[in-house]
Amino acid sequence: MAKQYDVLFRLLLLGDSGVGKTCLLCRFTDNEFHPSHISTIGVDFKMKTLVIDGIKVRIQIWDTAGQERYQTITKQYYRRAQGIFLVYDITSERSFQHIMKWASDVDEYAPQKVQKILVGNKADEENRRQVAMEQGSKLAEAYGMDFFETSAFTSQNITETFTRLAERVLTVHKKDLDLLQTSLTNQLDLTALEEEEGLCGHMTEDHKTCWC
Ligand SMILES: Nc1nc2c(ncn2[C@@H]2O[C@H](COP(=O)(O)OP(=O)(O)OP(=O)(O)O)[C@@H](O)[C@H]2O)c(=O)[nH]1
Repeated sequence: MAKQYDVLFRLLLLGDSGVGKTCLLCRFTDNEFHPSHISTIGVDFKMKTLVIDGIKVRIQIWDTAGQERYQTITKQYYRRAQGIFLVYDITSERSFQHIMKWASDVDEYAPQKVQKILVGNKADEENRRQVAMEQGSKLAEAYGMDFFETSAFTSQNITETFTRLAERVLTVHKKDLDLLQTSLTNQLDLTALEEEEGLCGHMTEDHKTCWC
């Protein structure tokens, strides 16, 4: 049977509650948008396969709860991430200010090689904008990250953002691709469950995983 993918990456969505992390993920994996805000409890994940430079890259994207009370749980996921989306809401200055706090948590808990990308979501809400695009670019530059403004509502820059982070991770790990493939598969220990495209999981507050 043909190999379903060449390499498996784990990416993590971080940012304040309500910035649109779940919506970004749903738009990317299922091309759907949900207008209501149902706060994520703990963590959820979804899978998608991309082909980059002829390499089948399967990405497992973990959506974390932005609420403070889940931070102890979500921090446990940082160390196994190869890429991290730091998401703010362009209509919320506060969520932008908090990016520095999220970035410092990443420095503390994620691997040194982790690739980061800054995402200013809700770009469709121009009339409610509180954070100028230039502020986002400057912050990203200061941290050496790529930067995109996105809209889960209109799909603006969604594919571009997810693909860019996957490309950055692939570039960094290209040398040890074979090693990475083996170690990640073992590390995740989810291979039997990962055969189905679109598989998703949900980590409950008591750390049990429910599969759907
Ligand atoms: N206009 C607009 N609204 C959005 C966009 N993305 C998300 N929203 C809305 O923002 C609210 C919060 O979105 P979620 O995706 O649930 O936010 P979250 O970051 O996952 O929140 P937590 O799970 O609590 O951390 C919802 O009402 C969404 O419909 C966007 O791009 N544009």
